[in-house]
Amino acid sequence: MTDVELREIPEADAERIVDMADLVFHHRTDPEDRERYLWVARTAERIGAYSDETLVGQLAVLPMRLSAPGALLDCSAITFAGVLPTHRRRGVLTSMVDRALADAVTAGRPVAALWASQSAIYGRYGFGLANRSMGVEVDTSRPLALRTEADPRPLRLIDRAAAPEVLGPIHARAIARRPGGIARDPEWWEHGILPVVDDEAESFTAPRIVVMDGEPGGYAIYRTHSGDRGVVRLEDLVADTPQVEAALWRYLASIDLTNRIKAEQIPEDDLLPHMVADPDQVVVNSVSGALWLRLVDAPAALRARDWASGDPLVIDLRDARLSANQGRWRLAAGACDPTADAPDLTVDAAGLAAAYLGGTRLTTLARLGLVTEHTPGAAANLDRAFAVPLAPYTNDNF
Ligand SMILES: CC(=O)SCCNC(=O)CCNC(=O)[C@H](O)C(C)(C)COP(=O)(O)OP(=O)(O)OC[C@H]1O[C@@H](n2cnc3c(N)ncnc32)[C@H](O)[C@@H]1OP(=O)(O)O
Repeated sequence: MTDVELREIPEADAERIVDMADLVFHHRTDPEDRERYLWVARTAERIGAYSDETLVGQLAVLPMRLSAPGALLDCSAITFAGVLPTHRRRGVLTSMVDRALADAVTAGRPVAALWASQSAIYGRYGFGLANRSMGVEVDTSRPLALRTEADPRPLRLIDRAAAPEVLGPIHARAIARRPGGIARDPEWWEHGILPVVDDEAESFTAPRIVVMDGEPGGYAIYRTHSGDRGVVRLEDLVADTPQVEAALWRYLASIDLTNRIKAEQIPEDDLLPHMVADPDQVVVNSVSGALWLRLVDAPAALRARDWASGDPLVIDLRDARLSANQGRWRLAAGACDPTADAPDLTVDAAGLAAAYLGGTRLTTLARLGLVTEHTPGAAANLDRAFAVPLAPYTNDNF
């Protein structure tokens, strides 16, 4: 890293950031995605690694808010990480991640998060895989019978411009119920969730938005493709109740000239496989890693989060990168205080981050030897404290 210096990439170089992403990810961003990426590049905090005037590495951070059980946490959402093939494996990414984490500390953001292109990379920086999502395909060539009574109230289609106002409150309620969600302000709705898409240029239509108004309410965002056995591609489905959820699935399954619904990311504990009368109509194609989480200010994050049940305990937190987290902490509901008492459990930063939203059990990590119990039952005790009624889920790609 001796000849490489970190400094801010000027906003005027946003195009350069998207070009670098194309280079390292081996693709050419199409014009529509380019608009979205440029918005991200301009809006984000931009860390550049320069060799003289040549940009050899980059990493962008969007300030976002992440839902945790009972809390909405300021979060450094890391994206666009890339290093030129000429400069790889010399510690450039490491220096940029360290800078991003230091910036998060300065900004008072207790957590950082990212979607990994290669999952083997981020554990070393104290990130843990905090949730997973399911990919499903639903056969709708025959009627989709449901075991849940669908809410009979009417649905309506709305324009994308109305999304922040109409969908915003429904989404906000959903991420308050289920951890792992990203809070959506009008700008994120406009640029991140529903960027303008030209029907002509894509094989899929622009996103369609169907809503059930009121509280309880719900919505689905989907795109359709009429060629080759028409398909409905579901991008987002949020409902306050199982009945509203049933109404939305029934709607999606009955769109004319389509025979299947494809959803790449639904919650791991989604109701759909249990809701259908014939489970053969729903095939789970994948369960994949979603959000990687880093507790930047672990005590603040631990204090902020709900404590479901369980007894206070002392953890010995190992965090080589962020030394303020390192040490023994007495945890109880709403409390995380330094202590000299003997620990009940030793856990590293990545393990605690993986468990934090309730998506990974500490008992699982203990069985793997990744968590050490000094007091028998300590891992199960902390699992009880971190228990969540709904599995964590993130559907916002950044
Ligand atoms: C959040 C996101 O944006 S995810 C997108 C990440 N970007 C990409 O995948 C684009 C293509 N790849 C790249 O641009 C680069 O190779 C990067 C960014 C993945 C790595 O950058 P580098 O500067 O080479 O990483 P750096 O030298 O700091 O290495 C960090 C460590 O990760 C390891 N590492 C890097 N890439 C990988 C990989 N693909 N698989 C396993 N380990 C890896 C290195 O061996 C090193 O380990 P060490 O500290 O034990 O020696």
